[in-house]
Amino acid sequence: MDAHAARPTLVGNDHMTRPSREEALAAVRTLIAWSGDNPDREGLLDTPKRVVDAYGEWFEGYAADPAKELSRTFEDVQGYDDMVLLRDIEVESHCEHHMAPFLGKAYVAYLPTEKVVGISKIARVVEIFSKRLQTQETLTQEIAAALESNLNPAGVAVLIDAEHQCMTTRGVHHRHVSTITTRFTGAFKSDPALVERFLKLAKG
Ligand SMILES: Nc1nc2c(ncn2[C@@H]2O[C@H](COP(=O)(O)OP(=O)(O)OP(=O)(O)O)[C@@H](O)[C@H]2O)c(=O)[nH]1
Ligand SMILES: [Zn+2]
Repeated sequence: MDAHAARPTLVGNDHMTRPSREEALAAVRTLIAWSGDNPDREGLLDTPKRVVDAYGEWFEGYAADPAKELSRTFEDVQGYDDMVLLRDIEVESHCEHHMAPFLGKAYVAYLPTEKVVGISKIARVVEIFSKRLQTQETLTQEIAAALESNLNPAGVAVLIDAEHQCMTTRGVHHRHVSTITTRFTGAFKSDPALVERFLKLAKG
């Protein structure tokens, strides 16, 4: 993905244009100095460049369109209409409160009606939304909504199980706390047995 290239204005603020790379480099220098170190010492000279490049990767999801990933579907699946479930999809995201990483796994299922989507596209959708500033709740909801609106399924189930570094490396310093969020739509919402099957298959 060419990070941000397709997005001249910023998400949620159509009037604010994206700062230049030079401005981003200067901001990292300021943070280094604010942390108490000297941005001009040799070991830190290339750090602003590395940090800005890293931000380009961590937040490349702003430049990508989940609907586009889900636009290619296949109809010739012999009427298959049972659950399609992907489990253990890596989640690498950043919380919007501290910009600290949260890491975990996503479990995503849907009940196809007339068409299925390439399974890698579901992992791509998780990746696109993850590579934005997020809360785990919003991330869960956005993945479910993208599948719901693009695949017209009979139901969608999304579970994310993640550990937030803003809780483990700072603040309350509670290690190994996992946060679980779920979102069920359609048949998953009305049929507890289906949710039970999803959870059983997801956790193996
Ligand atoms: N609901 C939710 N909360 C989150 C997520 N990521 C981080 N947080 C929480 O966001 C909250 C921000 O609380 P504040 O009191 O504004 O910030 P803070 O003083 O840094 O809070 P502490 O983390 O408790 O030190 C904290 O409770 C975090 O644990 C998330 O994905 N979802
Ligand atoms: Zn946080």
